[in-house]
Amino acid sequence: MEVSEIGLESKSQAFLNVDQAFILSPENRPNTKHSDFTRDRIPLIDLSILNSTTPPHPTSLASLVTQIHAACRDWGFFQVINHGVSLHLLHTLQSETARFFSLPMQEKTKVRRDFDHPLGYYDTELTKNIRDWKEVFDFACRGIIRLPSNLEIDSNETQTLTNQWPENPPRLREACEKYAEAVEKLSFILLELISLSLGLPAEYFNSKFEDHTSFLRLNHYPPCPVPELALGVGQHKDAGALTVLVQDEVGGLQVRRKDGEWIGVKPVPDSFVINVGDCIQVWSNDKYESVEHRVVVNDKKERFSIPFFLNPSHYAMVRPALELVNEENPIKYKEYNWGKFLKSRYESNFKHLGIENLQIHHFSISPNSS
Ligand SMILES: O=C(O)CCC(=O)C(=O)O
Ligand SMILES: [Fe+2]
Repeated sequence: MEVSEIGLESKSQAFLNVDQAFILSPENRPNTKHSDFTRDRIPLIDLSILNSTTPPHPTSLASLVTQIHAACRDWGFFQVINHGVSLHLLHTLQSETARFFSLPMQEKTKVRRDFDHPLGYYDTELTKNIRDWKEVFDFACRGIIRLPSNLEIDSNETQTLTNQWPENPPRLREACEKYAEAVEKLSFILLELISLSLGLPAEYFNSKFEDHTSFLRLNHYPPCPVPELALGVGQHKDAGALTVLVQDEVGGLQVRRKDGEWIGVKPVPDSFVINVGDCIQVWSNDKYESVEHRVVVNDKKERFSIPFFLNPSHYAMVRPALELVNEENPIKYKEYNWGKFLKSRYESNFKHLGIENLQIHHFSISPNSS
């Protein structure tokens, strides 16, 4: 038998051994040969002027805001270095994360999430009804998340989601809580820079976050025997305000450029990948778009990543900032309630209804309808 045939044989064997719930339809399969990082790059932005002992000079701040504006407008994604988050906290969390996922399944499922406790461990997330090749652990940044308890428009009833902490590894909880505090601070600095970059006052959006529903996710992508047929995370947009993600050196995150090409985000040690979520798209009246992204997997190396999802308070209403609406830029979205939106996402995660979950385009106002 020829070597190439042996390859083929073991490939089809691998395919047969994989649960078909992971297998993407042909049009959604990644072209893994094209995941090199040489063609184009999302912008890399240095935040060091914000972390010096003296306040930034107005000209350097203006130049930083200009870079953020161009990155949000052209890509919806950028990377930041010299961000001020302690590398000790970051590295401690990364090693505790690896320790947690290396535990036996019966240990991890002690903190398994379910319909009543949607925070915790799970390995069955679907994106667009295909199973993601990953396992995750979710926890609320502030220890709890307050959400509407149902989707009735007129109901103000709320429920409180609480974190579930595993006994093992014993230092995971502390590492998560300390890191969450630091990355939350960075996310508000970024939110203020984004407000300035839209021509709004720095603190314009802050009142939307008094009881924010932000959460963090520890992601583990094990090696996959059929990386050309499955995805770590299927293509999607993030629903919240913005995402601050740390990835390891393996790589796999891809961003959909405006022309439709998938571009790999090159790992830069100790940097964060930032992306604009759906709320900023709506607040900015489409000046900035929440961009699709996905995670490709490989058959050799496991990968870890840790996104922080900065989300508004459950009672925050999301609609375009009126300062950004005028005759040339008519309002593009109807107002929606963030808590009901998030609750609806949680519900469709559990019910696996096989239909598209709630998206911001369901609130869009078409130019002809006004
Ligand atoms: O792991 C990554 O690089 C991205 C994960 C992601 O997009 C998500 O969890 O929403
Ligand atoms: Fe995402």
